[in-house]
Amino acid sequence: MSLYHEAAGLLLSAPTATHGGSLRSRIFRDKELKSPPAQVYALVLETCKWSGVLKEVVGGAGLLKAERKLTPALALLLTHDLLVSKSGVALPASHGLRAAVERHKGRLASELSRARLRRKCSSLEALRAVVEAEALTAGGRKPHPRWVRVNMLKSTVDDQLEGTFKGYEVVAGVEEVMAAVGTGRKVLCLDGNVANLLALPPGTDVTRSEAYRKGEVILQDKASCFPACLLDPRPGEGDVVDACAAPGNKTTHLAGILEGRGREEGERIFAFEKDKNRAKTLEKMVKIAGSDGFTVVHPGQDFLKVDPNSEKYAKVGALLLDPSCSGSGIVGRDDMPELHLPEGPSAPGAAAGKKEDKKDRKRKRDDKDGSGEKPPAVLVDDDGETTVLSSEKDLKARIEALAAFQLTLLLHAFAFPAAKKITYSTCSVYAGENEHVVLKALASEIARQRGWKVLKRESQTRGMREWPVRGDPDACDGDTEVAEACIRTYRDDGRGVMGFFVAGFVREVEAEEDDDGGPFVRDADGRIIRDEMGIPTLKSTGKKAIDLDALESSDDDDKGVEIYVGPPAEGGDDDDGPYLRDAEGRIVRDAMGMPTLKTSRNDTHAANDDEWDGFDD
Ligand SMILES: C[S@@+](CC[C@H](N)C(=O)[O-])C[C@H]1O[C@@H](n2cnc3c(N)ncnc32)[C@H](O)[C@@H]1O
Repeated sequence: MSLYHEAAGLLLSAPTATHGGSLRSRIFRDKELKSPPAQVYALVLETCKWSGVLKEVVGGAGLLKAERKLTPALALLLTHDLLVSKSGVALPASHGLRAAVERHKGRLASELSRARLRRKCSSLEALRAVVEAEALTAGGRKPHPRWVRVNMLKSTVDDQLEGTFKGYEVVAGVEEVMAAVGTGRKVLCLDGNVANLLALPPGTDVTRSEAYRKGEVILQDKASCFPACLLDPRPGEGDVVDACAAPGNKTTHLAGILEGRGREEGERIFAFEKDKNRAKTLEKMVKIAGSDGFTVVHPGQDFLKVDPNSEKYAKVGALLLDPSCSGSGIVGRDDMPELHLPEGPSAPGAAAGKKEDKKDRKRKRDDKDGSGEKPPAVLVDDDGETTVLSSEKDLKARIEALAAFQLTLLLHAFAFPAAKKITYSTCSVYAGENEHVVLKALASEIARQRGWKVLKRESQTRGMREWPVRGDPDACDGDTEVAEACIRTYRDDGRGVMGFFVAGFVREVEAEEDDDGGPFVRDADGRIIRDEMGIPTLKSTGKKAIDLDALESSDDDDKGVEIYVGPPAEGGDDDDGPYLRDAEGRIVRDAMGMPTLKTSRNDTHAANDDEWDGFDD
């Protein structure tokens, strides 16, 4: 079967039990596919994106009336390759399908020009930009930025701005990045909640850069960076466990934070991963990221079978728990690109069309093909396991099963004797896997015995505390303190993140135990004391770690900033972007790499949630 027949089948197919939800997973897992999966994927995806334009072209040229052996899907695919693809139709010149479109090349080309002019595009390239921009928002979706985390183990934001992203204009927030979509402007912003995280316009291909190959930058959604930020591992707090670690985004993020803060000799990260295959990816990622020197990967190890009381784990002070979940918050998981099919002739004839209709009748999606059948709802969890959900009951049963497993893992984490903090996260939007698990964990016997409490919002690191979207109070049985402690993100709410959930747990710390617990003054519960601006006081000097007034007005450097690297530039240069810069023109950031907006010096709580307006602790 030709590439085009296979692609036509996939173009029309709905998610199935065996082939999962996303176009990519269905194509790459299809064992019956004869053509190279990457080629089929590119063809189907690009044709879907162009189908709004090509539908007009095929219809205007009367292609389906003239060529009865072409189905609407074949006509779209072949017209795409004939007119839009740089490599042309991938068939021998003598092939019947190729001849069937090439016979109409002149009319098809002039219909494409008309469609282009209707969209006010002066060239095919301009039309391409419009098609790409439309694809990002198809079906009412909000476009999603390309999030890039700079790996502190191998690089710095400054190095990346001067290297990989040289020539990019640094703007103040993610809205400005998204506003540049389709304009060709090269812009980026430094995130205000997660240090060393950049947002770039969607579709920016970072994977071809040397920095990506070397592990200097890692592609990671902003929300997925929250658990390591919330766990906030610090030197001197002991070893850290990543209980469900593959592919290793959060493991390497933890490593970057810990090392960036000056990890103490001998402190390690233990990364457990039950699935041996996924553990190989984890091992690879840990190595590329440069954290293999202090990360111990346990491939194929079930975290539930790890003995918390083993001597080996006696110094584990913090655990990050990111277990398998329904994956219902993941961007792109269930997104089939929107397809616009041209109208076929009233009496479809030829063999190819009949064959395709027969084969795919059960799999055609929505009603675009006239089949009248709805695709089954499919839940593809983040282990790739697919559940076909024919009813609400199915969904409830699946979520309950996942939640029971998630709670067991969390209670197991509670048992580590030296542990003082834990984060629990999922990329699920369901309360059953999120707030409900948190409530059950807090009510558990082991939580009461060991003194585990929720990590309250006011005790969270500044970037997390200031994230505005919190847990659902109803799902927390009206307990607003727990709801406020929970952090949620929703895809398509304009903040450019996937659907995610994270909550932290802490154990009360005796004050005397905390004497060597870091540079800041703490209260009797071991929490860092901050003023109303969230700024801590340094034990060593008794002064505020950051004196914003001094930063604003003083020429006396001693009174100024205790932590961040370099003094602010004299006078300030309004043409050098939205952030404060030092005398050498580098963006001023604190010890954790958080940038400072120029405007934040006067308005430290700017209304814009995506703008960083101060310093982290
Ligand atoms: C959501 S993914 C983790 C993603 C990872 N934290 C990251 O950011 O790259 C969940 C992982 O947990 C693993 N897993 C599930 N149950 C486990 C268990 N009992 N012990 C260890 N790993 C487990 C799965 O195989 C899967 O790779």
